Amino acid sequence: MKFKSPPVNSLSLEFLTEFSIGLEKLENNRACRGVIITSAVPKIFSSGLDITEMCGKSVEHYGEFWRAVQEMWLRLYGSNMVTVAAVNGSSPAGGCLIALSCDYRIMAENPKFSIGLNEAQLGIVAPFWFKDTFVNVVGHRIAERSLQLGSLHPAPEAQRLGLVDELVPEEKLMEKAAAVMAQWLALPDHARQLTKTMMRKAVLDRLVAHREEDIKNFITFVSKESIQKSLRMYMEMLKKRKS
Ligand SMILES: CCCCCCCCCC/C=C/CC(=O)SCCNC(=O)CCNC(=O)[C@H](O)C(C)(C)COP(=O)(O)OP(=O)(O)OC[C@H]1O[C@@H](n2cnc3c(N)ncnc32)[C@H](O)[C@@H]1OP(=O)(O)O
Repeated sequence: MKFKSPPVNSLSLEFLTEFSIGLEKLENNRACRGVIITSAVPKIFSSGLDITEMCGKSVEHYGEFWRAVQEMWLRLYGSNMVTVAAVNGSSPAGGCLIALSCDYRIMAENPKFSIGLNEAQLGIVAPFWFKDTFVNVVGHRIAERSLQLGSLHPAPEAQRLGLVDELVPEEKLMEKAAAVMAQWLALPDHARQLTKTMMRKAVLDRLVAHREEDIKNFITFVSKESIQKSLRMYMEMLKKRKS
């Protein structure tokens, strides 16, 4: 799957819905045993959740948007397929969550590309299931420090922390992703799938059990004037940085 929503592959409601439907179709296709996720937008894997979806909208819209974010994660993290992220650009916040939800992460070895859960820098808080996914990849200590600081890690540092599994030159990224996919697909599906479920079930079940509460929390949080102000200021900063 190639993300192609310029300029930055931000995860809008439309993008998330299309992504989830795409994953569902592949999941139901018995001929498809694995998926490599990458980007067709130069230098950007995904800029994370579309901030405009969280600014100045109705309570109903926030609810619909958050349900779509949850749905995407439940499908990807809970997928029976082998999932490989070929991270060919920067990947903050929700973009990082997509990579973290895959079975294996390969990143282009460009120190200008960064990845991490930077929510704290926006004055917002990564929800518990973002945190759980992060902890399951890098461990508690690294996740705690990185989350509190809202760190975006340049590619070499991300590899040192275990946030990505390996770095390769950008031109070799897809070749490497295909080789990793072949290695994982060489195992019998049922054994690999049951093992994956065993490793991920508790974290998935936690969101399923608290899904409606999580939506309510998101709506309450994002509707606060202080949070709206932080998000507006962050968007202004992005625009100013450009000019
Ligand atoms: C205890 C209570 C718990 C309650 C639970 C509440 C939980 C709330 C949590 C919500 C979770 C949010 C997770 C997220 O994903 S938030 C999004 C975080 N993303 C970012 O911080 C990335 C911001 N973007 C960048 O850093 C850069 O854009 C880039 C990705 C590095 C690319 O840089 P580049 O220079 O190439 O491009 P520009 O910066 O010029 O951007 C081009 C245009 O795109 C707009 N843009 C960028 N990112 C976003 C975005 N995420 N959403 C919307 N729009 C975005 C940017 O403004 C430019 O627009 P313009 O052309 O109109 O100026």
